[in-house]
Amino acid sequence: MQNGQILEVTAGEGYLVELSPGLISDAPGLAGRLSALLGLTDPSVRAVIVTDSNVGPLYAGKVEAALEATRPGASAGVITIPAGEESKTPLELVRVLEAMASLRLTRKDAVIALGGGVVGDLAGLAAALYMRGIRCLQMPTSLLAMVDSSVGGKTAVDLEAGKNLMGVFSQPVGVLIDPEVLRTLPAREISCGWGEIIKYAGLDGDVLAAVRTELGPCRSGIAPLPSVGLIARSIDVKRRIVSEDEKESGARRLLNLGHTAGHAVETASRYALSHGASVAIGMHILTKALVKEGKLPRAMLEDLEELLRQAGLPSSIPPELLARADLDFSIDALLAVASHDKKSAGSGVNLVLPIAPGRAEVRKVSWEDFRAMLETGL
Ligand SMILES: NC(=O)c1ccc[n+]([C@@H]2O[C@H](COP(=O)([O-])OP(=O)(O)OC[C@H]3O[C@@H](n4cnc5c(N)ncnc54)[C@H](O)[C@@H]3O)[C@@H](O)[C@H]2O)c1
Ligand SMILES: O=C(O)C(=O)C[C@@H](O)[C@H](O)[C@H](O)COP(=O)(O)O
Ligand SMILES: [Zn+2]
Repeated sequence: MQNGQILEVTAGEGYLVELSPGLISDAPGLAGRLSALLGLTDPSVRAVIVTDSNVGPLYAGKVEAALEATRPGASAGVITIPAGEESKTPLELVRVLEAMASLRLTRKDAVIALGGGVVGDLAGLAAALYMRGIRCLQMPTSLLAMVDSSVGGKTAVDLEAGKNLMGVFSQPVGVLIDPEVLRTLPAREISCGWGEIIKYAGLDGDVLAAVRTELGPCRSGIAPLPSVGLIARSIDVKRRIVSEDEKESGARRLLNLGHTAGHAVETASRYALSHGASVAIGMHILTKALVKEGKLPRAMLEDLEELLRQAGLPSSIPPELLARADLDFSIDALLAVASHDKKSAGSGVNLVLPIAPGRAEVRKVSWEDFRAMLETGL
């Protein structure tokens, strides 16, 4: 792997994203980084690791050892949630908060979110709420969390009505990324990460070119790991956008490309569809609808379908899910979920629409027009 990179986010108080292969295995190096980022030379400061049942056994011990190497007692312990989107709930959030209180964390202490996007979103929210806010350091371990969720300060859990409906903007104190941990990430989850990378390709021509280069040779539909350079490029797109518009009143809405329809199918699937796969389907619905309306060239749809296939991602809701009697993917059901979209605005929704390869823009679309897009795009 290539050498490390450091990117600066200027949202909130500002922080750095460090992308460095081997960062977690380099015990003294990690101890130094944690000490500097969390102020562990102060003997009254501790950090708790929040992780999940898959990532914890693999990596929490290394992070905890690094904390203890900075100063015995610097680790407040490890809180483990069950792996999966099913844990991104208010109930699990309260369990984590109760565990933090049992560990007698104080306002000087910090949370280390070690895991995928579920851990990052939930632990980030727990840190923002505990005692009205303590610091959070993001250590993403899934590809999706590295390129997207660990950066930008969106924290949340899901409600019955939909995704991320309970949350706050709260920027981390830093993001430490070791791409070497992707070696233990299951293939399905590598594909999910590509879902958000292909989203960035829809926003940035340079990322699109790099995605084509890296996915191009892939004939099997089993996604390769992206290069460290492409991970950094993806983070750079996100970093630039959230630095310009931290609270999503303008440009940040672009990061929702594919998400309005994507969140609807994800919620309707009761999370049988992963977030990355749902974003892929959401992008495909929009592009297909725009092509059928004659607003985009057919080549853009074919290009997207090829990239999704190479990344091992679906273009549409898989037949086995459509066949399930307990799931409702009707247009009415999808619209009911989409009505909770955070970009919904009275008579319509601010939809992110692809307009050319590597370019998208936000346009207000009436609910009637969005219904028609779902009908033609699904
Ligand atoms: N806050 C944001 O800006 C933002 C952005 C994008 C997505 N999200 C959220 O992120 C979540 C999806 O994140 P995700 O795809 O990482 O899902 P996830 O957190 O469920 O992780 C996917 C799976 O990979 C496992 N895993 C993670 N790292 C591993 C590793 N190195 N080795 C082995 N297994 C590992 C996890 O245990 C889990 O089973 C969704 O809830 C989505 O809404 C948030
Ligand atoms: O950071 C953002 O802004 C994003 O929209 C990134 C998305 O990939 C991510 O899924 C986010 O959680 C969606 O946010 P939401 O506000 O639509 O819930
Ligand atoms: Zn997303």
